[in-house]
Amino acid sequence: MVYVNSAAEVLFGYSVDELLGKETRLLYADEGEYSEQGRKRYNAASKLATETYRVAYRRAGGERFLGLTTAAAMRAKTGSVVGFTGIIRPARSADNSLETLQKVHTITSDLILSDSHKIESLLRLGLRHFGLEVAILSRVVGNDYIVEHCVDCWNQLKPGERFEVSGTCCEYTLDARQTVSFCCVGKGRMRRHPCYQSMEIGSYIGSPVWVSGERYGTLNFSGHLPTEPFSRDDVILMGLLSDTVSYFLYRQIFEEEILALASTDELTGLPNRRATWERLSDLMEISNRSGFALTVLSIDVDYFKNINDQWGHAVGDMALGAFARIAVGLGRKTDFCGRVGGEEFLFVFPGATLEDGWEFGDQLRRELRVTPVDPVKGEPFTLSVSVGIARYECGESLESLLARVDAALYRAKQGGRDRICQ
Ligand SMILES: Nc1nc2c(ncn2[C@@H]2O[C@H](COP(=O)(O)OP(=O)(O)OP(=O)(O)O)[C@@H](O)[C@H]2O)c(=O)[nH]1
Repeated sequence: MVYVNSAAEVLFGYSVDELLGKETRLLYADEGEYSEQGRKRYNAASKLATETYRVAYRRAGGERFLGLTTAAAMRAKTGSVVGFTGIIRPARSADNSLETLQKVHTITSDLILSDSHKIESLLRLGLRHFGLEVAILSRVVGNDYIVEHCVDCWNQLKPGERFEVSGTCCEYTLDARQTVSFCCVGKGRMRRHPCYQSMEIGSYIGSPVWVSGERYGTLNFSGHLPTEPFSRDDVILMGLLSDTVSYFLYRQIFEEEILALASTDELTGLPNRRATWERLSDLMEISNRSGFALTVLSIDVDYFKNINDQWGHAVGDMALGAFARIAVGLGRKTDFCGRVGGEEFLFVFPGATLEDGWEFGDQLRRELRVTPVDPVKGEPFTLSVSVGIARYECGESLESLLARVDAALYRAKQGGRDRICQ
């Protein structure tokens, strides 16, 4: 280095005298990057020197920071390269914000990425933009701070981890109800705050995340070391990132609710016919691959029309709800039951043989006999069921399995009801 200005002293933390006469290697965060830049740009043969590019530099104290460098070759009158000039700015400058903004647009308008991947990409983008080390989308419930998404340069944080929110920068952000930033926590008003003293956070920028008008958590970026001051652009960008993430969270929650509604039977809370068949198809595929047994029971409440006729539709509904609770209560966690018709249910038993299914059917019939439904205005009555049972045969289609189990149910009905047939 043959010339440096006073701004370089501020940016790198060296005095002019400490820099003059030294190799620029001193300024780079990574030795490899120094060699690479020398090979690519800083040699007489390179045409790349006159360009703006980003690279990680290191200050006298050891902190890394991203610099936006605009370089040019200096030539003698003869045209030969005699040196290079480089103007280095902290990377978070106005043109950098514009570049980040364009990337936000690219991510949000991607038609293939899932919302969850978009959130992850926004976290990575923010991390790069702010030049920090850890990006977190947190959910805050009471005093619990739950890491939902994170990108951690040090690989120490994982989604699902929990902390107490009190004493964190995020608590501060939530209380402020707006974007807050600390570029040098140890020197500012935050130096006595526990997030500096116990978590050793040196720089931080974060915003509260609101979903459907309710506080959800925070989106935040932090690092152990101090950083350049955050600009107005940074604060605006931070707000934009948290609003964008809020929107994806809202969409995710909304879609999950719609999906749950579309696949659940309202009366019993069980999966409806479509969801039941989908789940059964998935299990059939797994059974094809792994060879585990799969037994299916088609269960139909007997003379259900009489219940409606005698007690009214509301009591009929109550009886269906009671049946669902009893049946689900008897099954294992891995079994599942769906309502596939008015008073028709399909039970699926992964890993169960025909005998296991038969045993379950008997147990269910016994349980129904001793668990009366109370119509409130009248004598309690009990339910009986007819059951068709079939074991899935490897490679069989869904239609064929359903036809076999329905035929078995038909035989049970024809045989006088309140029985199991296969
Ligand atoms: N309360 C109530 N009734 C329903 C619902 N869905 C279907 N049903 C009634 O269930 C009855 C079924 O009657 P059927 O198909 O004749 O069968 P069943 O009376 O049970 O006779 P078997 O099945 O032959 O033993 C009909 O009266 C339907 O109106 C429902 O969600 N709630």
